[in-house]
Amino acid sequence: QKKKKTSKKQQQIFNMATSKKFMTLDTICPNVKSAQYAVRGELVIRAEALSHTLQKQKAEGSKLLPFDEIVYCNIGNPQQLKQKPLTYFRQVLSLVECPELLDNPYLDKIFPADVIGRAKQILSSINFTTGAYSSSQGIPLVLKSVAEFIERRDGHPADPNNIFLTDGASVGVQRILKLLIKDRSDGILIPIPQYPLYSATIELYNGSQLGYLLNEEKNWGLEVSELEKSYKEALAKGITPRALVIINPGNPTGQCLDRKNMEEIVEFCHKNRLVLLADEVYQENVYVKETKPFISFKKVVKEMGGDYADLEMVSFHSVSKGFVGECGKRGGYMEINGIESDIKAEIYKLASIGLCPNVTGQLVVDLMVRPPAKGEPSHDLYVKERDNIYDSLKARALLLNKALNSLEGVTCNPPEGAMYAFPQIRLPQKAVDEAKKNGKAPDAYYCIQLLEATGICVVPGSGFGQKDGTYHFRTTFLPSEEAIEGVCTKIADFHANFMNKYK
Ligand SMILES: Cc1ncc(COP(=O)(O)O)c(CN[C@@H]2CONC2=O)c1O
Repeated sequence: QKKKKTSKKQQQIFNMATSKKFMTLDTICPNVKSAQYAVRGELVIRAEALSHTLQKQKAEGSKLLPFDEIVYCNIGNPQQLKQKPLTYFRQVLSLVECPELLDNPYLDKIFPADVIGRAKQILSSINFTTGAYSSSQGIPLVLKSVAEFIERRDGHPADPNNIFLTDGASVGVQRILKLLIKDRSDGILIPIPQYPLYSATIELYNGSQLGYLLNEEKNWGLEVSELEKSYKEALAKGITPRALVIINPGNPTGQCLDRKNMEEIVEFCHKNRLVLLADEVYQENVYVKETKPFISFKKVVKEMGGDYADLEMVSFHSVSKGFVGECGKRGGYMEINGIESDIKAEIYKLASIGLCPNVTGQLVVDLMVRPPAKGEPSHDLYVKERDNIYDSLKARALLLNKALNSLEGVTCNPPEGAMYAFPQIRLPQKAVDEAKKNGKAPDAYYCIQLLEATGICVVPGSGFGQKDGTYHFRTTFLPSEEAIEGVCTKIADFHANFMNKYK
């Protein structure tokens, strides 16, 4: 091993000495190279290459590929798949981005009165321009709106000073992980399967990923015994677990936690002095509200009371999901709880290095947490659009789940929440062998074949982590109602051919 390392080191020195460029794979940060983010990884890169081929074939009138379009089911990006933005949001943003419109004599013929009033209120709170830096923590008006939203949702006080607006939840998550991770001796407990923002960021920051397995046989249930197991394994390796990440509703798995489970998790964090990172970006994407209505971890800790009420935790939310789906606006917030003022000052410093979250994204957060009130002119249209999107997401989730469960060797837990299906595919041994011969994970090999045959881009389960010996893929259920049946048929036809080919 030592001899091997020396020769690798010698090779690196040789490469650096002979390279014409300063930036080489040997000279850049190794954690950048080792970090992986599958949601926009190998499959998407190939899909984009195929998309260029499609454009070429359209221009030449040739037929090079067995499909006419790429269907991006790899990412929870609703408006990429034709979901319309909420009218009220875009009307208010139009006036805020172009205040001169407020002087237009036909203004009240084009915009409802509450839109005009809201735009004026926002403009007066941002010195009449979206082009200036805001405070690093966020626009005070928006911080107040978020605090009031949390109070209404949970029935417990929320302090605007404990809220940080962020360019999407991703930035908040990365900021807190940066705070928690010094080196490989710091571990972060993350679910397996997990959303690879976590695994990639932990790697980027040279921390240690501590996976805890979700139980697929129990509808991706989170068992404290798995948390204990992962926690103890870390200690045995000399790693100090620093935080526990919970994604509720889950991504990619879609499960929703019940209150009892949440209380067990809070007790586990309190007992083991872990910071709880509650990723709740899918809180509006719950399709089992009757049995498992969304409850925030903030609400649970406050109602458990005593020492639990002051549990060190951070909750994350976003404008990218729910029925808003404004991914590109990059809006989100994090609420801190039970965190000392000197640490809060460090979080503020991290925020200030990036100056401020983008102002438009902050305003979309304001619109998300403070929509038109009952009785206002825009209220009825807002409710109609909101409910149509929600009902459609639920219908598509059930339709896709049924289609996947009809496939040979495929099982998929019912979609309780979020925007994804994460079916397990039982691949024939010949397919597994063929994949390994091609240097691919078996589920990645399956997904590549699916893409090449149908143009449908999904993400292999290996990109999210999965129990050894099992194979999955993640697809969104975001193709429009008109398109999703066709997508299901294409997947079914491909799957049947694939299974026959490798029988
Ligand atoms: C669980 C979870 N947390 C945070 C984020 C980040 O959201 P922001 O847009 O607010 O930064 C995502 C995005 N979902 C990714 C993106 O689309 N598909 C996914 O799996 C997510 O799924």
